[in-house]
Amino acid sequence: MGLVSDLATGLLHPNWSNLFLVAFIFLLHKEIQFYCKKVKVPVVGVPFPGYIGSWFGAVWFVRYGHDVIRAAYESGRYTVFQVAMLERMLVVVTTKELMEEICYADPADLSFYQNIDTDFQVQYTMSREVHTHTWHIHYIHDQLTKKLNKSLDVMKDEMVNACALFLGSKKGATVKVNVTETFLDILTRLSNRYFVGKPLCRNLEYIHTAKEYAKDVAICGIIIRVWPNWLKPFAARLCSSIPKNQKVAMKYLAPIIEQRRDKMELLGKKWQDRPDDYLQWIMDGAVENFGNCSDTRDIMLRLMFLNFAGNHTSSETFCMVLYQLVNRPEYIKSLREEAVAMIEKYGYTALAFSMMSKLDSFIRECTRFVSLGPIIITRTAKIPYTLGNGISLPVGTQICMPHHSVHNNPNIPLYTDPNFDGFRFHNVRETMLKENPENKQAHRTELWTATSTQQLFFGNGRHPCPGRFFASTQSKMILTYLLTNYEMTTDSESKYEPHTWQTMYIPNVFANINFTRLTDTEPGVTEEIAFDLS
Ligand code: HEM
Repeated sequence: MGLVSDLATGLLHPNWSNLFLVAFIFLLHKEIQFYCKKVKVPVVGVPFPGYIGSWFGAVWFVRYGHDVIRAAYESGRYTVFQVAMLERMLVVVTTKELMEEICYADPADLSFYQNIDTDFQVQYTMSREVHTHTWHIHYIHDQLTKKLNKSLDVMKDEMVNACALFLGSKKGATVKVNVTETFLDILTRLSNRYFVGKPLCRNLEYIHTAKEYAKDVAICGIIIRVWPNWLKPFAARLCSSIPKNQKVAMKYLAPIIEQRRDKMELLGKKWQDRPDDYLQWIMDGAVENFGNCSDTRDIMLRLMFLNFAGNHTSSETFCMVLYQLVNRPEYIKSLREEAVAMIEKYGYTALAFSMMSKLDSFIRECTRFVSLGPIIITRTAKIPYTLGNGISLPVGTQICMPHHSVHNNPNIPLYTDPNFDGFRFHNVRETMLKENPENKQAHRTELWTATSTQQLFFGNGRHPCPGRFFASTQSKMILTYLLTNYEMTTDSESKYEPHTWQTMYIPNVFANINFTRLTDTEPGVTEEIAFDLS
């Protein structure tokens, strides 16, 4: 008990001796962890074997993780290898067969949710309940995706407003913007127009919270997970930003949830003009599944979970594409012509965006060429698990696939020449159509939202991203709008290379792009944005 309270004191009131004790326990815990979960496959990227070598390797991996994984994959020497990270070993498989096996493994054996729990420590960050009973995810497939076409007018309205506000509304005027900040704002607003509607999607404090939530969960996950289980409740107390965000979210969402609940109780199914947004779908879902939606906090947490899953992934992907676009201006003319032609033919509809083959190809190529990190589809072994090639994984082993290396493997026919080719996937479709113009399947071949063992960007197997159709339509819609209403050019002082950190690539957060408005603003928008942030 004395030791526990010493450690608690060490965490909450740091002084040198307490910090030393905490660091000692931490290292001891790591030592035990490293050796308890030994997987008998080669460790790459370490100067020498054993615990100390792994620590050197782990420090190296922080900066050069991508190169370590790529070199091991390209050497062709390993079907399975492992790398040392600061707080764990990570097993990587390289063959198609093993990737298939992991993608489709029984979740009771190799678990996606256990892995989310390990990485984000959900019990201390997002709530155990939201993570254990994931019924809210059904409404992404069932409503968000299915209603995409119907709701495009709403998305367009929000986009036009947000672009005028952030990128300039005056014809001929040039605005230099920080790309990651601006597009995180724009995309969070757009998504929240679908999640909770207007006016909350334009409320500065709410949007700030929705943006920060994912970042805070990720950071707190790292802070908490490095400690032994019995110390985690104390470590979680260092993460005050999450309860603070949840309190702000509650401040705005609770009155809306309560108001809607009253109406649901009063009118039931007769409530004709009920809102058509994600908040309402999960409130209706709670009634359908459990007979009521009386747990306001639970509804709020499920909505914030969606913000966690969708905002940063979408905006980072979007920024990555935008950086490629302004650095490869030779693509702009073709993409603009295609956008104009499709909008003229089909209007701002899901059909128009699905027919923008060049744009889809360009986006997919950016995500292939740059990507958001060297690995994807990480699973945690819940039981001692033996892979198809006989390698045993002890409980708790984290195993994943080298997504960026696969997407750049010249032995895969689609990637024979891995250099950037924005119309790589468009050309595949064109070739199919040349062979048979009636081939309707050609339009659906090798799309960005496809999932397979050679297209892993949105996952594959049992847990492909359910928000990918939403993300794809949203990205294409904004890109189309930018291409047809703005000239986009690089900023001479900006660098566009991503930041790399362990297994993450983050689009450069300091880079700017110049946006020059080419067209007159849509009627009414200027007046509306004058009041937008009030
Ligand atoms: C370009 C943007 C996005 C990217 C790159 C992305 C990527 C991914 C990936 C790779 C996975 C699967 C992970 C795995 O199998 O290990 C995933 C899962 C998930 N994504 Fe996305 N995502 C994006 C946008 C969104 C959006 C907009 C939403 C919500 C509207 C969303 C909701 C989810 C959810 C709920 C899961 C978990 C699925 C499950 O529990 O089976 N994502 N995402």
